[in-house]
Amino acid sequence: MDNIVEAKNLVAGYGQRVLIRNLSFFVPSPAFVAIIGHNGAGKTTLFRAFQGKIDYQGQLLVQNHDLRHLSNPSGKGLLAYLPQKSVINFPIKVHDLVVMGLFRQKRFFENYTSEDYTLAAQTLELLQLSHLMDHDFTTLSGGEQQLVWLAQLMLQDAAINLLDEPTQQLDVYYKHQVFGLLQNWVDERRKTVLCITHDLQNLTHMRGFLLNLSRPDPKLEVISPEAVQENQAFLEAGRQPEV
Ligand SMILES: Nc1ncnc2c1ncn2[C@@H]1O[C@H](COP(=O)(O)OP(=O)(O)OP(=O)(O)O)[C@@H](O)[C@H]1O
Repeated sequence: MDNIVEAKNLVAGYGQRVLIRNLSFFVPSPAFVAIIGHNGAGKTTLFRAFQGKIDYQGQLLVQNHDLRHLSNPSGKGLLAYLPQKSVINFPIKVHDLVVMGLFRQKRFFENYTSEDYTLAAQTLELLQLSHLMDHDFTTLSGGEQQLVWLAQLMLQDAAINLLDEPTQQLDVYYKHQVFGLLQNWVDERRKTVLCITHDLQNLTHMRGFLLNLSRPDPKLEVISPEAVQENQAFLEAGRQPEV
């Protein structure tokens, strides 16, 4: 069977500074995977490797294809990425930004149709953002903007989604809602979600795996309240010195 995501002996970092040392893991079927670890542990660096933005040794595979030999995985609907922060400094309506999630189905300069806008509206409704549809995105709060980016990512409908701290700016209500939504996305739409997060409290109720990049030899662990608690204690004990 095809593994959805796989890392084989991955080594990555910046110049002399190696952050990911011989990381291997595989996700055999659609799943939620929380990527956790101290600040600077290399979580975003792992995502940069998946996006081909940094050099690395070893292999990264999606649906058994080596990413090095795969052209335009986002255009093919394999990979989508939600960065920690994206800045927009021109006025744009929320629904105009969200509908762009459908870019894969469009040719250059092809207009979005009313059906496209209906899909965008449905995704906004899922995130309880319908009231903001006509608002100028730049006037929204940080948390609202984060949710709008998430709506755009969901509309992309990619098989594997890399989310870099998607709940960082959200209030406790929305944090809980978004984790629930991600779980549904995996269970009902068969999506795979790799989610960088410091929000261990909300992981307790998730089904899937966690990968603690602060460990000397990180492995996928099945999420359970006990595993979350143990990782919380490990992270609270502080970082290990770099060698
Ligand atoms: N372009 C770069 N050149 C050199 N060092 C970098 C570069 N980008 C990041 N780093 C360093 O690599 C380390 C890991 O960064 P990374 O962003 O992967 O951490 P992280 O685990 O995502 O942390 P956080 O939880 O704070 O977001 C950091 O110490 C950072 O300063």
